[in-house]
Amino acid sequence: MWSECLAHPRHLLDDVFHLLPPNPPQYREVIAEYSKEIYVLMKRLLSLISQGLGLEQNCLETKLGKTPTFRAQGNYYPPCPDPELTLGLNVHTDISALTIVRQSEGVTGLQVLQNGNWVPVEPIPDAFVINIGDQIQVLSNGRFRSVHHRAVTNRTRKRVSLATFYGPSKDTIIGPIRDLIDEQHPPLLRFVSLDLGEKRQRKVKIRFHHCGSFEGNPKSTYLDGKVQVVEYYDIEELCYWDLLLMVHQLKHGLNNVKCLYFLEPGKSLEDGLKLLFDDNSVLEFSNCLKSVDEISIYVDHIGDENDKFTNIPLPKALFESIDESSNKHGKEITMDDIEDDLDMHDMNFSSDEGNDELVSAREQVTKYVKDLVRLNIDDVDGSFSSQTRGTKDHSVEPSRTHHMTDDEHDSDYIDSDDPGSYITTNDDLDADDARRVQSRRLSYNPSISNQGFFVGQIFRDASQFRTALNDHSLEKRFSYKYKKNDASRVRAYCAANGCQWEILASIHGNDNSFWIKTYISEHSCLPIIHNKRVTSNVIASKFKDEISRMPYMKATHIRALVRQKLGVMVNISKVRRAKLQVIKSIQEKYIEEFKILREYCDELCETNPGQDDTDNWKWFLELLMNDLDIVDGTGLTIISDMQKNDYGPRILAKLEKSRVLASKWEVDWNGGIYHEVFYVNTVDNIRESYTVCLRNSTCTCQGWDISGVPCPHAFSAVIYEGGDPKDYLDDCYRRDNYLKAYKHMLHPVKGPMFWPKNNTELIVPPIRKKKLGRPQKERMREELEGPKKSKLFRVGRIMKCSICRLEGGKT
Ligand SMILES: O=C(O)CCC(=O)C(=O)O
Ligand SMILES: [Fe+2]
Repeated sequence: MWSECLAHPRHLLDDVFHLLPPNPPQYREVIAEYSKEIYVLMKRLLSLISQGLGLEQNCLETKLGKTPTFRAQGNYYPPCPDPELTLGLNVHTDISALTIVRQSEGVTGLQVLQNGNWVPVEPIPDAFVINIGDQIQVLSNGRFRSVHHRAVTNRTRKRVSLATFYGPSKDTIIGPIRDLIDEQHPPLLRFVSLDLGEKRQRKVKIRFHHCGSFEGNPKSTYLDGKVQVVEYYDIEELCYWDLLLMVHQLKHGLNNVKCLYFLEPGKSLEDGLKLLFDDNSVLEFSNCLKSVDEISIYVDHIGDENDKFTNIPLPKALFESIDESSNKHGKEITMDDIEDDLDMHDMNFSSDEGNDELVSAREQVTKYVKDLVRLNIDDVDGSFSSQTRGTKDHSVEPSRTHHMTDDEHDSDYIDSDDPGSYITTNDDLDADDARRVQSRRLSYNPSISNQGFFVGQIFRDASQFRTALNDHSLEKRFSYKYKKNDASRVRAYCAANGCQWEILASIHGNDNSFWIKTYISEHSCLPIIHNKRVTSNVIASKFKDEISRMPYMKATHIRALVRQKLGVMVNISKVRRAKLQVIKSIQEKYIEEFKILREYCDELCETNPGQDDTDNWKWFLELLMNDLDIVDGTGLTIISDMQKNDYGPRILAKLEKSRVLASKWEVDWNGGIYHEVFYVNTVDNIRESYTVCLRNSTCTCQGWDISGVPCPHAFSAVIYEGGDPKDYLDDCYRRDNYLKAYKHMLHPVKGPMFWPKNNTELIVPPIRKKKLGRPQKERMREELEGPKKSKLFRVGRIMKCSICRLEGGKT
């Protein structure tokens, strides 16, 4: 579209005033003042429209909700060299309830659709254009229609318009107003909410009662407490951890917190207090918030040292265990943290002195990570995670990883973020509720990358764990060694001196499954750039797709890919071995696939019977022979009614191309079935020649053999013989054959397991001929060109001995 726009959503609210652009001077003030006035006008218009519809004067305003969406949008349409080719704004209706447009004077651009015609809306000085938007169309049950409009451009003049939109609150349900529905006016539109399922946007208030103490048994009052209200949007996603974080931010934090309770709405303390101690209880809590917008949580503090629960962990304990194991002490990772990490790496560059490549590689990685972090902190953990090793594994998913008790292990949970599927044991949970539950027992899923490890993670068996460990070490760029490595236990540690990273997984229960039992996730070493674990096998498996797609890719390219993706340097022979391995496996696959061609063919015939026309022809010819009293048919020719010109246009165009190119070729008949087709270049005195065999439809250029369309040489030979080149087109191009080929429906074929076994002659893939000697890399030089100058001549330069510095070369 030929326009630019600048929009301010909700600019009316004072708290966003400071977010408006400070320039041009007074812009903020003017736009804020303008918006306030327009808001008043909007309300007035809504009131007038309400009255016009025979409704209470505040009806529409009320229906649109308490916090209407209000948005100002400046449209700028620069002069357009060819207004015929584009529009300033495409045809649309406004999704708002009302739009007020102020147009710049002197240029017409806005057009409205009226009875199928585009009618220009001329700007009138000091007048606004009012558009009815979709919401009023719905509310008025179609009495008012939202207007279709567009903006056209002007060849020489620029145009500016300022549109202000008034829309419903996000949480409002919009539908035809009841008073406007009757027998003559059935509801024209469904009830819809702008919220469109974004339940999470609903704001709820959590009233925290803290610093007080419960009295009574059962608890009936909360004495000397303080109240702090927290507004929360993501109620569907709320988990126990979030609540702990909120409590952590209250005055005394989590220090002496024994436990949390919530009060069931509508109940008293005596009978409505419910313990909040895990995600399931939080689920119950947030279910209550479906019907109310506000709920109370009571913080129960520890009175004396003995006053502790024995059966549930203290919130503080959970919080600390998470804190300790997360490298940034439970804090969100910030750009500064990452920069610090990176700078620390920069400092260590001194050890790389003299290794320019390594230094530049490290610098590149550093820069890359910094850029990445700026864009999206999450990505850092992906391809260049080594710099921030361990940062994400723990800090964002603490509730999953660190406070799983044994009881929890016995129940399965669903986590919305996890693509793997987990079964909920609570059958009452509907899908939505299940989505929210945060804790989970996690089976390792090999198809998810960057999963990280955590205590309690389950692997199918030891071998899956070892593979995961290897992948993890490649991702995080460290090398590891085994302390124990057998069928029941695998203990590995970081190979770098002094680094404490360690993991232990062992067999659990009766099956072969492996569970992580101990995990120290922090590294104190630097990411490595040479990793022995990146073997040719690893390269082959990680880059199989790339190599299969581009088998001619050079080893150096693959090496660059390895460096880019795995961040390690490998030597070229390793890469060559990997490449060979992949190519060999592709060839083996070929052999296997060719082997089953016969079986595939049999299966095709079985699932698609009667599609071979031989039988039909046989039947027809037998009848014919009987009718004509022919004994064996010798000496008879059957002429079919094949239409010569019955070829598709694409094939005829190819033939035409051959005709054009055929003109330069001359033909000699050698007396047999061959024609020699030649061309003499008199300038260079070169004779180029091909042999065409019309009977076998071949030419030594191989073009005819491959395509079935006579090549220019064949074309010349046909003309020489007085024939029609069309007669030499392959039969497969004939329209009737084409139609025959697609006449039948192709029935689906069963899987290879069900194909009939066929042990007759094996079909083998075509042998790829390798040319003798080294592949020629250089162009053949013309006689007069002389030899190639391979070295720069140092003519005129006086050579000096490198030892004694005397002129005249080595002395
Ligand atoms: O530029 C105009 O006059 C039309 C603006 C408009 O329709 C819009 O912003 O939705
Ligand atoms: Fe519009």
